[in-house]
Amino acid sequence: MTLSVQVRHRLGDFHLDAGFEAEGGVTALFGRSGSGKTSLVRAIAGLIRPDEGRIALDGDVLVDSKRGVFVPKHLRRFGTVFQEARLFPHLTVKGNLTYGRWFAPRDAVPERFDRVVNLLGIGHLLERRPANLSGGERQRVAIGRALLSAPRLLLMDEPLAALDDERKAEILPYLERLRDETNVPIVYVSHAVHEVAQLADRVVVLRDGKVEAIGPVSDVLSGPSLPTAANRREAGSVLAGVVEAFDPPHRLATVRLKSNMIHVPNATVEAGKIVRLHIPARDVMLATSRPEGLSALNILEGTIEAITADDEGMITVRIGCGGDIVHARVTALSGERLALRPGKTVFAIIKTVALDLH
Ligand SMILES: Nc1ncnc2c1ncn2[C@@H]1O[C@H](COP(=O)(O)OP(=O)(O)OP(=O)(O)O)[C@@H](O)[C@H]1O
Repeated sequence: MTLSVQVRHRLGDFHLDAGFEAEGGVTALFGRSGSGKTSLVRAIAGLIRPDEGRIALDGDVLVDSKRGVFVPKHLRRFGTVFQEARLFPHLTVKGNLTYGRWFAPRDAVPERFDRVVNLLGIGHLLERRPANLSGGERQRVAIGRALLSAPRLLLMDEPLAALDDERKAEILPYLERLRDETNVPIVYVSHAVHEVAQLADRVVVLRDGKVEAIGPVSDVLSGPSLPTAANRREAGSVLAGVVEAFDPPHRLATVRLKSNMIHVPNATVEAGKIVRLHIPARDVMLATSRPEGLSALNILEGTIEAITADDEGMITVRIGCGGDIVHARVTALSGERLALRPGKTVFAIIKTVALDLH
């Protein structure tokens, strides 16, 4: 699946001039408020007819301003999920879910009803009406409705933004399952670093209507190209691994990365599971010799590959640890005192690891 987007469009004083290519998986559109994320999604959905541009999915051209092509939104077969679930209040959950099927073309293989219901954990809600659901449940039903319309692409515009942290944590695992268990590519708008770290395969950073950075999630979230100082404070490493062992009494998971083992506390998980680790760069300290007598469970030896300074007196140090990349964010002063430079051997002391385990 290849999604190719190039859009130029004027909205009042705002100029959107952005594009990207995505090969399946989850593409996150990331950027501060007003950077143009929603406008770009609306153009992909067919809710905006761009002044100029071309949008194609697997060679099927949906917009081509040069040739006067503009496929209307209902013929694009894209599912959409917005901040608010927008369910039909007079229909039950089941009624809302099956409504989506009306939009599926006859030749499309619809996601089977039971499979979608199980995937989203909404089987016990089928007879209820939207007014009797929590915000998180409503959003899961909205996602189910979009999936049952057999979409070729799922557009999700801040689907968790209206939920509190607890509800967000409840729904994120379902979004991960969606990513891992369906083949539907997803364009996902968010301005939360941890959400993007958990879900995205690649990230497009927008600033003032233009693409500021684009790349794999592990590169973009490492720091320097994130849009705001607050985002850069949350920057870190995203690493894929497999659970090698789980020690229930200590609630400690051991995760095998490319060439390192990482111990993750406070986890409940089975051995063999593929997981994603998120290591905030501010929670990584550096030492130039192997530290001893420390309580930290994870100390990785590596070589500095690059150092990037920002305007807050901090540096982001990229460390190659046998194929696993770890980022540390330390003060520029510490960098000078330790004489950090590319090629130097350092020990990364990891204070916290968040494990995306569900
Ligand atoms: N119909 C319109 N007319 C004029 N300006 C518009 C219109 N729609 C959007 N804009 C402007 O375009 C800019 C981008 O808006 P957009 O909603 O795409 O940003 P966003 O990145 O999704 O922001 P947020 O995170 O706050 O949702 C904003 O400055 C907005 O005010």
